Amino acid sequence: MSDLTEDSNEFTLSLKDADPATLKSILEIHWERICSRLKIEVGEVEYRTWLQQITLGGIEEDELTLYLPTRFLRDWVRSQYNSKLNQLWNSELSQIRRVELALTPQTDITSPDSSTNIGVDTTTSSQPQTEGNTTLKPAQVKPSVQTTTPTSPTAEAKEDDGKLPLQTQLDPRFTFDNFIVGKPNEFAYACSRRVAERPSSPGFNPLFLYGGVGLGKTHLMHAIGFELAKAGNISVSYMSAEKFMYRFIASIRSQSTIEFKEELRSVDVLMIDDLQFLIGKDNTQEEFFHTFNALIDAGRQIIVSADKSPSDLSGLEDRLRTRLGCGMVADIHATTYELRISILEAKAASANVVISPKVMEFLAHKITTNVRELEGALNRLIAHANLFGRPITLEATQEVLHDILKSHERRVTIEEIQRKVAEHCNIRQTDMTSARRARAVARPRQIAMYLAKQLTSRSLPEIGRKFGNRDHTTVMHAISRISELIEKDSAFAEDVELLRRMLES
Ligand SMILES: Nc1ncnc2c1ncn2[C@@H]1O[C@H](COP(=O)(O)OP(=O)(O)OP(=O)(O)O)[C@@H](O)[C@H]1O
Repeated sequence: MSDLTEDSNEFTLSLKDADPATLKSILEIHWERICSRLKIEVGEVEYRTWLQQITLGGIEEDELTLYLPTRFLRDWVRSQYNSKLNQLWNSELSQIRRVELALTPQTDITSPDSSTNIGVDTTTSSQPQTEGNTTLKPAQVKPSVQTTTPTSPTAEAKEDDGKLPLQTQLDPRFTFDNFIVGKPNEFAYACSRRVAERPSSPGFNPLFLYGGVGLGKTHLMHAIGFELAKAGNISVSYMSAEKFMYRFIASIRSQSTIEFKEELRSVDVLMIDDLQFLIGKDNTQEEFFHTFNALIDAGRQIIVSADKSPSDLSGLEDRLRTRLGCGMVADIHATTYELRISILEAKAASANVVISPKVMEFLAHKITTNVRELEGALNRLIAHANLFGRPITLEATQEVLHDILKSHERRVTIEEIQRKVAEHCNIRQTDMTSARRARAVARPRQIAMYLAKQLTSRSLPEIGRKFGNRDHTTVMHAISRISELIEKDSAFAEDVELLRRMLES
C-alpha cells in the first residue's frame, strides 16, 4: 500500500475530492505525524505547554485552519511557532501553503453538530480537544491581560474573548453510551454514572478518577458533564489543570482574581482534568485548594482526574491530597485483551466498517498500552482503506501500522535473556558470563546468545561483550550450533520457543 506522503499525486487528488470524513482522517494522520515531530523538535514540555491544545479546523483552497482555545494561546503560538507549523504542514502536504491560527469556534451543547470545524481529537494529545467550545452556562468576565513574564506572549491577550473562566469544553463524542465497560473500568464507570445521576451525594464528593494515560478518565468526565447538563439547570465547568493555571495566572495579571474566584465558586459542578499538572505549581495549588474547599462546603460536586491516586501524588500539598481522597476514589486499570476487542468492535461498528476478527485480534494483541493508541491505529486503518479502496487484511494492517507496531514491540535486554535462560536451565546467572565450559553451563549460555541475536538489535561483538567479553566468533558458533539443534531435535526446539515466548510476552 502506498504511503500518503510518498504518493503525493494520488494523495493530492484524494485530498481535493475527499468527502469530509475521509478528509478529516487524512488530516488526522498527518497531524499525528506533525505532533510527533513537534514533540521531538521543541521538546515534550514545551509541546505540552503550548501546542497540545491545538485542534484541527477545516481546509479551504490551500489554507488549513488550526484552532486554539484561548486568545492568549493563539497569540503565543502564532508568535513562536507559526513558521514551524507552516513548514511542517507544507512538507507533509504540499497542497497546504498557509496555516491559519484561529480561536476555537463556540458551539451550543444542544447542537454539537453545528460546529463547522473538523474538530479532530489528536490521538497524541493527552487531553481531548473539542468540536468547539461547549458553553453550558457561560459567565462573563473581562480580563484584559498585560503579560510580563518572558514565557508569555508580549501581545495583549484577552482570554477566551472575555468569556473566562467558565466556558466549558466538552467533547460530544465522549458519552456514557459509547464508553465500553469491562473489568478494568467498571468501578470507575459505575461511580461516574452515580455522580451523574445524583451529584454531591455524600461519599461521592469529590469523585477522584485515576489511571494510566489514555484509559478513559477524560471520557468519563465529559460523559458526566453531558448527563448533568442534559438534566437541566446545573452549571458545569470542565477544564484541565493546565488551563486552570493559565486562567488563574491571567486573572492575577489582569487584577481580576476576585472575579475569577467568584465565577469559579459559583458553579454547581467543577471538573479538573489531569491534576498532576499542578505538582510543583504551589500558588495554583493553593488557589485550587481554596476553591475546592469553598465548593465542597457549599455542597457542590467536584470531579478530579489524575494519573495516580491521591496518596501517590507526591508533590501535591498534603492537605490537598488528604481532601482529594475524602470522597470516592476510583481507579481505571490497564485494559484487558477482552476489553480491547470490545472497544475495537464498537469503534468499527460506529464507523460502519467491517473488520475481520483476525485483524481485531491482531490489534488487541499488539497495541496494549492504551485506548487512545488503539483507536488511533484503527482510525488510520479505516482512513487507508477509504482512501485506497482496499480491504483491511492482516497484511495491509501490518504494512499500514508498521511504525506503531514497531514501537510496541517489547524490547528485551540481554540481561533479561540471561536471567530467564539461567532460571529455566537451573544455572546461576553469573554462569552466563563465567569462563566455565561444562556442557551444563555452556549450552544454556549458547541458547541465551542465540536468543540475544533473535530478540535484540545488538551486533555479534556487542553480544560477545555481554557474555563475559567473548569474541564475536564464539557468538557466531553458538548461533549456528543452536540453529542446528533446533532443526534436529523437536523437544529442544520447543524448549527454545517456550523461552522466546516467555521473553516476548
Ligand atoms: N472504555 C472505553 N470505551 C470507549 N472509548 C474509550 C474507552 N476508554 C478510552 N476510550 C477512548 O480513548 C481515548 C483516550 O481516552 P481519554 O482521553 O479519556 O483518556 P485519559 O485517561 O483521560 O488519558 P490522559 O491521561 O492522557 O488524559 C478517547 O478517545 C476515549 O474516547
